[in-house]
Amino acid sequence: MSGNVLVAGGAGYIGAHACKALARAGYTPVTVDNLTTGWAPAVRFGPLEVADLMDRARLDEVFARWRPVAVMHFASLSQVGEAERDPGRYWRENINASLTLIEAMIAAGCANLIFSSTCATYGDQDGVMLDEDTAQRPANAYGASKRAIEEMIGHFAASAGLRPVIFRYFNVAGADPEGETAEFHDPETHLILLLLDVAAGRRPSLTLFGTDYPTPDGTCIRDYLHVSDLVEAHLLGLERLLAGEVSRVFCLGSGRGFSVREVIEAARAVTGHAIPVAVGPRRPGDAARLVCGSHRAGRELGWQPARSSLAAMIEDGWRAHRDLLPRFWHRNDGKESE
Ligand SMILES: O=c1ccn([C@@H]2O[C@H](COP(=O)(O)OP(=O)(O)O[C@H]3O[C@H](CO)[C@H](O)[C@H](O)[C@H]3O)[C@@H](O)[C@H]2O)c(=O)[nH]1
Repeated sequence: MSGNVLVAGGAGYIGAHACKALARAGYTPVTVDNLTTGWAPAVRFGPLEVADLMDRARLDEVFARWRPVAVMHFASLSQVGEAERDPGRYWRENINASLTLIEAMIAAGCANLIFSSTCATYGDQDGVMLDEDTAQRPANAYGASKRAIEEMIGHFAASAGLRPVIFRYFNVAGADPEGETAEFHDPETHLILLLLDVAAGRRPSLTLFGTDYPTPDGTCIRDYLHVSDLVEAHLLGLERLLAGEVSRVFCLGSGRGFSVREVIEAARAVTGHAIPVAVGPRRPGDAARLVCGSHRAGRELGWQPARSSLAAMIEDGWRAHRDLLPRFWHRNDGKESE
């Protein structure tokens, strides 16, 4: 396969992994990123256009320059806790950025969109396995903004010729097994990364957010999926769109749920570090249990997670955390540090 694929948010964690997979498959990934949460050194597999998705004139220039065959849209504010503190920002920025990007796509005649949605659009569903037909009842502003964008995409598909594939991600984790890119956020809020920070001596302990949930050990259950498996599904979705097949929503998860305590134990086993834990109150907006019960991506895309054991995700994350982060990630000017 060949052609330019515009990767909105290509300097972020998942976007950078997608760029590597696209380049390996023969596409040219063109990253569009405003570098507010993305990192220029992560853009290693194709060109970088520093642009804000809310800047329509800049987007028009980028589309005219690269004439992409498709867009993968990873760019988003995506922290549940931050969304609870500042919901207005999530509604304003996530929605405006997506709307401006979609309108620029339509104007440029680029119809193929792969959109990153989330299991946070489901909210708390009392223990059910979640699939594409489960009612979406988001419990926080992040999930609500993503659900609204899904709806917006539906309108553009119905009346403006947009051809979307929507992926609802569960908890993405791990890093490139070849160690070329990694997960990093500033500030860091993700469970596995925080555990690795403690193991690396960068933080004294982890605060466990709540032990009174209605789950077997009282801590929240999540479905963790390796980022390599996730981006593989995106390539299959892209092939589906380029082959002219109909638009679809797919849930992407491993189908297995792990409690926060189980993840802590797995991180202790992989890193060999005791990882001190302090129990704190619940984090507002957290659902008790989010686990994927869908087989649609397997049936229709031929996708199977291959690397999503908890140990493999933490091992790959740990290797990248130790080897790559200190070398790369504290610079945002496109140059590697020594
Ligand atoms: O310091 C911490 C951080 C997290 N947790 C717990 O660990 C679990 C996982 O938390 P993460 O922040 O790693 O992941 P979330 O499930 O909150 O969020 C992930 O899934 C969301 C959908 O629910 C969004 O897609 C989001 O971008 C993605 O990171 C949660 O129960 C959380 O309460 C802690 O106990 N302590």
